[in-house]
Amino acid sequence: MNIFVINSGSSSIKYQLFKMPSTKPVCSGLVERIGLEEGIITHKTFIHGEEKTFKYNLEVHDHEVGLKEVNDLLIDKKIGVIENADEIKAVGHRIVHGGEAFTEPTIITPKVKEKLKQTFQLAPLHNPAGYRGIEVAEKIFKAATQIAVFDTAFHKTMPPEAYRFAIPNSYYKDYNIRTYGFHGTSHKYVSHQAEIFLNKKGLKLISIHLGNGCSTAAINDGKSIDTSMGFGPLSGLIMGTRSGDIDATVIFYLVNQLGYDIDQVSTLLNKRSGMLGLTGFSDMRDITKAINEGNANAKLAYDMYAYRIKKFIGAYAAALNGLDAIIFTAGVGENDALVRELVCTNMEYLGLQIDKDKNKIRSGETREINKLESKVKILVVPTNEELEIVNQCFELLN
Ligand SMILES: Nc1ncnc2c1ncn2[C@@H]1O[C@H](COP(=O)(O)OP(=O)(O)O)[C@@H](O)[C@H]1O
Ligand SMILES: CC(=O)OP(=O)(O)O
Ligand SMILES: [Mg+2]
Repeated sequence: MNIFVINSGSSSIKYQLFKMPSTKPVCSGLVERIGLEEGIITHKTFIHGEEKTFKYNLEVHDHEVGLKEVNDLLIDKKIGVIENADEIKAVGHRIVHGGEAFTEPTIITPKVKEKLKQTFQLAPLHNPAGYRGIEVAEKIFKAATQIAVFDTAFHKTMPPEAYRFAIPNSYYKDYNIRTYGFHGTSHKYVSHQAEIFLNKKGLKLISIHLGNGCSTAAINDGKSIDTSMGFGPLSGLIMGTRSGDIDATVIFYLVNQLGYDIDQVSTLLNKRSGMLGLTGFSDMRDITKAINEGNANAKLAYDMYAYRIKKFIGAYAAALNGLDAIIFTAGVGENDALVRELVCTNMEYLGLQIDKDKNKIRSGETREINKLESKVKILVVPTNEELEIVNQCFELLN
């Protein structure tokens, strides 16, 4: 059964095509730097044990343009892996916000789509793009069952003391205003991989997902007990273009003193803040280059980025009452050795000792980058949200 998985991130689309039950993809790819001047599409095919990579540089204005390009590659006469789009029996969509309505993989119906529309405000960089992805996929893959897998789902195990806000109870009861948490598919996948790698269950883990969006989760024996993103994917860590935690007083000031309307505030905090606001760049590769050229703003931004992560490690070690391992994952977490080093330096009190040489080794495998004597393991685990999604879709269809 051909299942195609689409993972719309805020700056990228990742995709993989699986012939289930085989969990080895037939092809995979990444459309990155969506919305920036020059986008990149990297498309890989894996046929008869042979891996081929195709790279294209082009402006990808938005997710819809990206998805159409991907479809053209799938059915391309020369390099395509299927003959026509109807060979796809199901499409698994990563949908970031499921609200209180969705905590399980869900077959997409007109009713489900209506409910999804109500979440646009809560995840403005993601759910509108995810929704458009569904609509484009419905047009292209007409024979397929469309399935949504939600980022919020993994965090459904959080206890109320973690997910409630200290505002009057009626706001929770009447409007479901609470912490939901995101990147759940990734946190679930990498924490499970860590259990396999360490060959142990019942672990106390902190998963640190650093992509364009960033979040961290405290995971006790496979269950999320707290996470840094909240009602929407804006709070917590400093991100590519998002501020992360900020005192709400700033918002009152922007509105009352500086005359911002609420859409301008949203644009400022979601799209113009974070690393972009601090350095002029949202992509860590551009910022590392700026640091090497002596840019002081870029250096400070890195320090702030790492310091915020450190504070959450401290908080979650307390929440878990112990710590076996921390996990770095996603675009920045897997590739940026400097971030990992800054986060793990001067953390001996909590039992973290990074091995600077091991940290610098580049690899696509799960690996340990702590010193042998480190009480807490420091792992780099490549995430694979698409694989987690396809497994959940396949289970649902069977
Ligand atoms: N080699 C690298 N070194 C440092 N950062 C990288 C590297 N490759 C990717 N990144 C970072 O990863 C980010 C994308 O991560 P990803 O998890 O794909 O994001 P998302 O899913 O949120 O779109 C980029 O914005 C960039 O900052
Ligand atoms: C929830 C979120 O921020 O996702 P991403 O990192 O893929 O943008
Ligand atoms: Mg992502």
